[in-house]
Amino acid sequence: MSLFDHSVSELHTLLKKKEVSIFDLVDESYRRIDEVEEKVQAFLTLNEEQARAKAKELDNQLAKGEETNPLFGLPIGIKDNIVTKGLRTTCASKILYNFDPIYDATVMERLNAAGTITIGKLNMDEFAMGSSTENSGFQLTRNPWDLERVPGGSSGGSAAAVAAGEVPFALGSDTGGSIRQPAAFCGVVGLKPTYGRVSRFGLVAFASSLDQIGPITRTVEDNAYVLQAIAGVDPMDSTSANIPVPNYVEALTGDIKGLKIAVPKEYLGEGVDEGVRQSVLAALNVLEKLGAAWEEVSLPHSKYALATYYLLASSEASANLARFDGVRYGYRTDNAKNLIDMYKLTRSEGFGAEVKRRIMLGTFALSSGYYDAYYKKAQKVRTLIKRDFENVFERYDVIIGPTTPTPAFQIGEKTSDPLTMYMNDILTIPVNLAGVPAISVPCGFVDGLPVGLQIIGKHFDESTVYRVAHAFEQATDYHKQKPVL
Ligand SMILES: NC(=O)C[C@H](N)C(=O)O
Repeated sequence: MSLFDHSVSELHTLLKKKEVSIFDLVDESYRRIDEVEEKVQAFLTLNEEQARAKAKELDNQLAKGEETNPLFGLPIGIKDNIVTKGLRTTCASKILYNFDPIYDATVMERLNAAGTITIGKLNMDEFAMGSSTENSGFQLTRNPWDLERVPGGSSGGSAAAVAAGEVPFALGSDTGGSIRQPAAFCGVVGLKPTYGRVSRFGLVAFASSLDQIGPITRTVEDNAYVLQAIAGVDPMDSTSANIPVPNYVEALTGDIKGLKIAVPKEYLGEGVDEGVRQSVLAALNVLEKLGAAWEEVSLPHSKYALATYYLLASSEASANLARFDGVRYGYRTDNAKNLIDMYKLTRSEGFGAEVKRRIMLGTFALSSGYYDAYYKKAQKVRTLIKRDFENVFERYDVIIGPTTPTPAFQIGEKTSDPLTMYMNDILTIPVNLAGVPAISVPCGFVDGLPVGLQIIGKHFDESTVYRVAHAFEQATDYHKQKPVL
């Protein structure tokens, strides 16, 4: 048995009772990394020396009885697009291969204040663009459930590291499904909070109107503990909301009697694997037995979500990624003869194919003559998609469906066709466009591969999302299954 089979609250109790030390926990992380990392390859950078030194320091504080935060002394893995002071942050891009940030993201400051210990930085699709982590500029992360399959993306390293037991929990980011889709593929719990719930100061921007940071954990309760530590307004991020943060762990009452669930017919229709569909219907049955009731509804504009997302996200990306020019950060070409050449060659050599594709798509959508037809139109459709959700939430407490249309696919299966890769996020993208929170929790297996149940909530109602996810988790044991590595 691994120490990380224990939940956050159990680890906290073990630490308080001095049955384990913080040093033991950090040691457990690096021991497991030694054991399985060759197969999984989730980490881009390890922070071993600093982590061990910090563990000793925190053990001393613990001995004095100074700390009570439930995350105190617990190891964590961080997606490599969240800046960490003095610890290399690459976004899995060659253009940032040597970037050592001079400050911490707000989420890092908050986690450090809570007392977590950063074990290392986790692999991802370059600049979070992708659904398989195959777009990383550095390495291929494999799914711990089947090493021939992808872990999902873009937070594939985060989900794989948690599933493989290398860390008890991790942070990811989600622009169009990047926390929930890999969580589903790797059989772990991933939450995309409401847009504005968690500060993005220090998250390297991809699509600023969509990006959110969130926790990837083994259980719903652990997830609630991590969100508690990172949520809340931040003067450094003007899009963070000044809305009180409730106690998420207290919301896990186990009681969902009378809860009203909407199941969009668009989420169980064509293109959804039969095994996934059956797992979701079985999950609805479990929720019904717990006292909830579900009905079929329609989110009629869902079919436009993918096109809308790829116009808006790419437009925003084309502007955000303009800063990587060889002057201010990271890589600079050696082959330039003049300044313009330097910009062009740095970017051509530094960015991978998918990033270039999106920059070109976005630049096109924003260019004069096309702006109204593409960007402006997409903004209008986004409003319609958001309204679909608002209409349903007038009558229902949560919306439920699968997280992904299929379980994890084979490595290389979709790399030659970007459109089939994009289709993977068809069920997660509408949630980002609407800005609402959603979680993925394990709800079954198809041919030995995990399936994720997506529970979507009203704006800033993470508490209800967690309550439903937790009640489901307590009534099932999918989350207890672990991959054999
Ligand atoms: N970043 C995300 O949330 C994932 C999405 N697959 C994208 O490539 O844009």
